[in-house]
Amino acid sequence: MTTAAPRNTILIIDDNPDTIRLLSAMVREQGRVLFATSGVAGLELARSQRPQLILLDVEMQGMDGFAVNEQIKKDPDLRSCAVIFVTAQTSSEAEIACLDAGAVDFIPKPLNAAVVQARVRTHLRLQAAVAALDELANQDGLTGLYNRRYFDQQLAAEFARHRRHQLPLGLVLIDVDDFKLFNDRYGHQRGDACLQEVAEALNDGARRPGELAARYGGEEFVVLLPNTTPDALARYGDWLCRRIAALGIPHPSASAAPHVTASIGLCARIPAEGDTAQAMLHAADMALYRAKRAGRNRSVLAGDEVIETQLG
Ligand SMILES: Nc1nc2c(ncn2[C@@H]2O[C@H](COP(=O)(O)OP(=O)(O)OP(=O)(O)O)[C@@H](O)[C@H]2O)c(=O)[nH]1
Repeated sequence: MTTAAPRNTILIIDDNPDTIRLLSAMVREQGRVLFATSGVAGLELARSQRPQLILLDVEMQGMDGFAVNEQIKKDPDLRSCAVIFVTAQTSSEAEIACLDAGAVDFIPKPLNAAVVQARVRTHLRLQAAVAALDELANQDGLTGLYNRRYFDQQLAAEFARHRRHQLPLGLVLIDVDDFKLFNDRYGHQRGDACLQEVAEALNDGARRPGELAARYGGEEFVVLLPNTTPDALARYGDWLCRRIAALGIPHPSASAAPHVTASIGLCARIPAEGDTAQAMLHAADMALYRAKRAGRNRSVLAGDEVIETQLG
């Protein structure tokens, strides 16, 4: 999974160019500053740039700050952006309305540089802490891959996106062969180290944009490949099998080879009306079962009857 911390981005949305100039000068030391002079342009920029912090003017022509904030809160992709309202309305009612609308803070006008900088600094620090916690919550402790919870969320989102755009989604279930025998022979610690090596190989094999490798549980892993046809997925499964075998981790008691191998179940399809992510997972699981039954150390594509007939 990606761990590099991106530089902070601060988006200023204000219809007054003088205020934008003033605020930019105050916060430019604290990150990359972007600005928009209308709510609509600000939302577009927020969607493409995903800023950590949005300094949002309340009183704007057209779409006002509250309306922009409502759109931000509704958009799952923008939910993690923190909004600070900037307003000349400094009554306690106005302040409460801003916080009730989901803003993390409130900066009064006229602007005071030290106050603006302190608030921005505090919220960037909080945002970084929340992002780090999020990453931990999504990570598998042993291997550093994404965990099942995160994978399930991503599968649901990608499944819906592929159904909307009628694109083929590729799903790969990987199970280390005879892993109980590996633990029995070498002990649990070497077993853990083996899972870490396999995980690293999987992570290396899922680095293109949108690709995702996760630990599904125990010695079972999963990879999600966007926009992948059944043919391409079959090639990928074959390559992955060879890649894991090529790690050359000794496993003399294994049934398929004297080193660690994996069986792989594959499913690629364009999600149809009424189809579900669970049904795709089930199909990949059935294919994995067939790969095990056919002798392990191989990949099987769901729905590929030819392979089953040849190897069954
Ligand atoms: N070392 C280690 N072992 C684990 C971990 N999670 C699960 N296992 C072990 O993985 C083994 C899985 O065993 P089985 O489900 O019988 O599967 P298998 O021996 O790989 O056999 P096949 O799947 O049929 O090839 C069990 O012995 C678990 O204890 C882990 O985090 N670390």
